[in-house]
Amino acid sequence: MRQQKWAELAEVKRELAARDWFMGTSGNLSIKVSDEPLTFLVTASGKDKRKETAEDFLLVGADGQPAEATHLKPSAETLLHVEIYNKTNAGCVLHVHTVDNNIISEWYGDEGEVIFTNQEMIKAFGLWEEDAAFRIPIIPNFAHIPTLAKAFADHVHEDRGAVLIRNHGVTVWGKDAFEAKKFLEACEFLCQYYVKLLLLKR
Ligand SMILES: CSCCC(=O)C(=O)COP(=O)(O)O
Ligand SMILES: [Zn+2]
Repeated sequence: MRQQKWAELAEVKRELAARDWFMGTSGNLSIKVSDEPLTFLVTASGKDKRKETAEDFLLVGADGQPAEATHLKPSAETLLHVEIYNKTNAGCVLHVHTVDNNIISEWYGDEGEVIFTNQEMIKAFGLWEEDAAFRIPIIPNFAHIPTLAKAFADHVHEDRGAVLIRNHGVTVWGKDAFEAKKFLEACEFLCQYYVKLLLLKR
């Protein structure tokens, strides 16, 4: 199971790296391995996530600490992943920093949310009605990770979702790696589209 999950997460990491979504060692990814007890594979902290090595991921438990002896450090943002796995049935969490998701988080930051409407791509989130709206909450980029994780947890209620961290990046989650990647790509499409539209409207 663990090897299969490793391969699944490595494949997602490879695809996101091909999109150049891991600039400057940013980003972190995880995939659930077991429910009871909760364990998940998470990216090791501070690595260049474009590289593929045998030390890309480590297994952690429900507290975000390594579940077995290792010299690797879990992602600095593992506590955000912990909130999702502890509160929902999500199976995969993806976090990337892109210029466009940062711009959108800053532009709409004071409103605490960005609402996407009149866009075919919101169907990726299961919203099929003609007047549907897709809302992504935006939280402050608290440097103290437990504080960030607490603010983040206030927006984690469902097995799938997305939260923007202001001038930092986006974290999305889904029932499995396929769904999480679909949501991430749809989020990035919407952010790219809104940035271009805002520029054209000026
Ligand atoms: C220059 S990236 C700053 C830390 C961060 O926001 C991130 O996503 C990567 O941190 P990690 O510990 O997961 O490598
Ligand atoms: Zn980050």
